[in-house]
Amino acid sequence: MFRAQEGLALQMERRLYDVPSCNGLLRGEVMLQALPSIVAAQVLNPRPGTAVLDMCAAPGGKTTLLATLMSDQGRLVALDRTATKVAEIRSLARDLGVRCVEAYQADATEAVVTEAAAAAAEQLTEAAAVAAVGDSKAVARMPPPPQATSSPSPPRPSTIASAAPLPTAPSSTRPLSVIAAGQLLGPPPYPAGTFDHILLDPPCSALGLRPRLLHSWNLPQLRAMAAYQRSLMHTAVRLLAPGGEMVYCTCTINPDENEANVAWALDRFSGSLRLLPAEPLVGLTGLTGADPETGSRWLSEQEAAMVQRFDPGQLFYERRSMAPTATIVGEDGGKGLQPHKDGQLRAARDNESNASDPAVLSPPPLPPCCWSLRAMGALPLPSSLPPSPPAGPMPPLPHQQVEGKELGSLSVDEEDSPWVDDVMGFFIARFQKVAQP
Ligand SMILES: C[S@@+](CC[C@H](N)C(=O)[O-])C[C@H]1O[C@@H](n2cnc3c(N)ncnc32)[C@H](O)[C@@H]1O
Repeated sequence: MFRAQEGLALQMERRLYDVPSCNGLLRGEVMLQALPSIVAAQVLNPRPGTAVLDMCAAPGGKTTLLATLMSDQGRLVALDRTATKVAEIRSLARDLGVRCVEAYQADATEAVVTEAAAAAAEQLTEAAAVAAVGDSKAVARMPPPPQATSSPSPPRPSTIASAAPLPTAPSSTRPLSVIAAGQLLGPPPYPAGTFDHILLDPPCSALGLRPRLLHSWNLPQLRAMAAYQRSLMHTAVRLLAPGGEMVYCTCTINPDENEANVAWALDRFSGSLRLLPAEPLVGLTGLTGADPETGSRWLSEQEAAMVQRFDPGQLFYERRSMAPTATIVGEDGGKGLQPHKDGQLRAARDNESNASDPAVLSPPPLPPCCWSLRAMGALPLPSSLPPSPPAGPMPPLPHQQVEGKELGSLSVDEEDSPWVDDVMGFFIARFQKVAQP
């Protein structure tokens, strides 16, 4: 895969799940998305009326789903460092009719007010207060505020471990923000502890996207990417309110960028950050143990059970004992359309009790491959679902040796190989910033 000159290649000829391409046909009505992306937004599940940050947001697929889950109430700041991509977020939000999104071009690693700038702002406020009561001598006694109007560059990943400790959390869990309609949070930087929910979906090596026959990255580049993600995590933790929650996700299967980074965050912010189950748990458990080369730890059994890993080589529901199904998130803030016994998706209404309907309750409705802002009526579910894969290790795939340096292809019959699935590699972890007693 990495700079390979020869090898075997697989060509996917058929998919287990065929999601039709909308090709813009229902733009503004339906948003097609890979299932793990939808799960990631549902794991964060931001409450309506809260302050939410999507740190690396373009093109805005998860941003707009988050806005839907918030019932378009509160503020959702969407940052991306590329101006053209920010325009894409705005355009998508406009098309889907969500109004709570504020999209800004910014380097998310610099999105938090630095301590020096915060101190300067505090002194200026104090000076204004004193001036207001007319004590000009007191104002004159105050030291000049430090020059810190622009945010300095963030510490490079290698220096992060020695960065200043997190601000002390208040004595009780901070109540979630209540953002008034029309109130803007404005562009960054923001004071530490501004956001109730943060999605960190950083750039990654994208080794979970397929098919990809060749990959131009090398190992040092993969390691550098993981370090870059840690610098974003560092900012995210500072911006998170005590008691607030953060979801970290990637579309790669590289443990350096996934399990190792989660372990790093738990160790680096020990006592301030804890792992929560990334529910709804749809994917596989995370990797335990340690990197055989660097020795850096991955996850304990307990931690691994709380994260979810989607792997192109395994059916995602293998370990969770769940059959795949579909739900469409609707404008009711997440209840949306749910599968019914007759194989149709129907809008779930508040006054409709599904308690007696085992098709809805068991298995619990899983996030879908597309979602809609508006109820769309009934959609057919796939007529038959693939059988559960056999337990135990994955059996060897039938293969054909490819001669010489030419990459060949091999078609895989889905009947014989039920483990071949179309789910891309993905990873999701959910953290909470601990509110200190
Ligand atoms: C994995 S993509 C995000 C996908 C997006 N969350 C979605 O679901 O549509 C990562 C994005 O991070 C942006 N990015 C990279 N470094 C950044 C930084 N320092 N600050 C803000 N955005 C950044 C990239 O431009 C890219 O659009």
